[in-house]
Amino acid sequence: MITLDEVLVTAYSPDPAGGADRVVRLLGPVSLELTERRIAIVGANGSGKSTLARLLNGLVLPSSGTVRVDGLDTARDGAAVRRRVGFVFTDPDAQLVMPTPVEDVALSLRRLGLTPAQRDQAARAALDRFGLADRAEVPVHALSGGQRQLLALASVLATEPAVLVCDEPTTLLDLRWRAVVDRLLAELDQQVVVVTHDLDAALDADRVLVVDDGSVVFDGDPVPAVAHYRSLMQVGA
Ligand SMILES: Nc1ncnc2c1ncn2[C@@H]1O[C@H](COP(=O)(O)OP(=O)(O)OP(=O)(O)O)[C@@H](O)[C@H]1O
Repeated sequence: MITLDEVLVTAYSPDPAGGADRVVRLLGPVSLELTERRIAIVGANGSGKSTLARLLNGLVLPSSGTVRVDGLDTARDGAAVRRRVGFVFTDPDAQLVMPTPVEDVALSLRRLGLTPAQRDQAARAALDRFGLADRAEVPVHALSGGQRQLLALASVLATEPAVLVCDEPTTLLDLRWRAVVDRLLAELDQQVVVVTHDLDAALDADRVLVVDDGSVVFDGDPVPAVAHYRSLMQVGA
């Protein structure tokens, strides 16, 4: 289980008048117990969704308060937390590091104690699941944006994390692959926390957090949560 206890995230921001940097609040204070299997985070651009998502695996640390994953403090046990909580970035280029897809997935698998041949086989199976089997040896930079997004997801899922946090995992995907990824995420045994602008995907969650101006302003069932978000954005159903 992931718990946030009185978490506040601040950052230093330059003073336009040339004075000392100012401390700005990015998120919180927020306290949450994340127990549901499917949790969606929605909100306006710049509202603090990614900051909240990044807190969950220690990519962002609280300025005060604590985030715990199965009792592990993200500030003290970052490596152990990141083995439990996989994170998929919006921009796949933020996480793809190897020259080819099969090498990138194989790199993710290095901690699982497999032989090189087993690693290669598992990497190819993971690519196949995402329709990338015939792209295994194509240079990563030659893949389309959508293919790179699928590869980033394949690489993280191959490590079988207990929790998967995805920051807008389908933004670059066409309708067909969006549906495939939505279905795949829905079928995973793991807990999945997804930041999304796709309100249909949010409606399929068990719980939806609406973030606005650095605060969780609604936390509950998808239908009222999406209605709350729409009213914040002043758009109709
Ligand atoms: N390290 C930082 N230093 C200063 N400001 C930051 C930092 N990280 C994020 N911010 C600011 O905090 C706010 C929230 O950012 P965040 O990335 O969490 O928003 P978001 O809801 O995910 O937005 P989007 O939907 O556009 O991706 C933004 O105004 C952003 O510019």
